[in-house]
Amino acid sequence: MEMEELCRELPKIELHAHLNGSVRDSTLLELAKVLGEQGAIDFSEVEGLIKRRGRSLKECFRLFDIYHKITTDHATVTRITQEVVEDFAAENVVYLELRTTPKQNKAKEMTKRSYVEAVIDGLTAVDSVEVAFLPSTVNARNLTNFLPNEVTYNQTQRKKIFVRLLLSIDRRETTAAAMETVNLALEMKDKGVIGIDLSGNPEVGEWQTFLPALQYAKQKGLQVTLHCGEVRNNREIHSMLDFYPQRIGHACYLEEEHWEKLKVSKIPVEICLTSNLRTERITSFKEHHFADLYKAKHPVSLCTDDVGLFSTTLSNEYYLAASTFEFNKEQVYQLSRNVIEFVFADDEVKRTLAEIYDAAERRFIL
Ligand SMILES: CNc1ncnc2c1ncn2[C@@H]1O[C@H](COP(=O)(O)O)[C@@H](O)[C@H]1O
Ligand SMILES: [Zn+2]
Repeated sequence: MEMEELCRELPKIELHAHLNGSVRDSTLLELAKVLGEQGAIDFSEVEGLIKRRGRSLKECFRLFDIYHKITTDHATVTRITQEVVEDFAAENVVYLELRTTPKQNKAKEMTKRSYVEAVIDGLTAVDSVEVAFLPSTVNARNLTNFLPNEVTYNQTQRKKIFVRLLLSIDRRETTAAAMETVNLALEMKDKGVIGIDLSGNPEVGEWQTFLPALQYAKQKGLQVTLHCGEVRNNREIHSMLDFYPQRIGHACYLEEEHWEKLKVSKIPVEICLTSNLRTERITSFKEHHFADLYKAKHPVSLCTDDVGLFSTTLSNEYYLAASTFEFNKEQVYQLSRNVIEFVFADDEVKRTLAEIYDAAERRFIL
């Protein structure tokens, strides 16, 4: 079987996907058209921006502001969540941690809580696949749904996917707003929310602003992942590593002493190859720091970041790694399987994921 096809068949775990960055272009254009007709936005301008290939870091954040105008009402949030989960499941993602920034919008009578509820409604609305998003302690039935003989990549059976939510703090937010998001995550722990992410334009905001909320999250048992080193920022990167989050994303601009600290810490790194290339964090896949971390056996997971914004898929990210670094199918399988260890869900879920990989093993290991 060709590597590209294998990467699609491979059971995969996605740990770093932003909801609004993962919306289908077709959905964005459809929604934008309606808003254009209502005179709320200039459709042709938005269409041009969505279709343009340019995705520098600055352009990404300009686009996100536009995306948010298009997607932020309850029904749309529910719709995009449903579609995003269906798209990941369709390419054999068996476990998805989906992150999103709870947003308040008075004009839409939206609170951070009602925003997250709309996301959860989207998980419930999925019908092309079975979705398990509640913790094992809340819904033991989840587990019987995932018997290994019913593995997801078998095309003849209904696909299944575990989903967990991370609530993102945007770097534009205040300490109080960040705290509100953490409190919301705590209140919604039984509904599939499992942790906190710090993201947003890395040129904006100060690490110290978010630290109290992140420390509180950690104390209260939420899992924390940070966008770390997406731009050069020596002090912030040191402080983030000292905070000792459960995972970090990107790690593009680490310097020698950061790498040493990271490798000793064994903090897993969410690697976003296409995102880093398109936002001009790297100039080629070959020179990506993934290569060094992989060689050092540091825990890494391939992720998409924003499948919509960057026109990629998780299967494509595995294929890119395999073709750039000349992995054989066993190495690709192991790369994907190793991610089980650092998913944020409980051990029951990890055990089930291991069974799913066991059942797929013979297709990848001779
Ligand atoms: C490209 N690299 C990136 N770096 C930092 N933050 C990013 C990002 N890509 C996405 N986001 C964060 O995710 C939000 C969109 O999804 P949600 O509205 O939360 O669902 C963006 O506004 C930004 O805060
Ligand atoms: Zn990200």
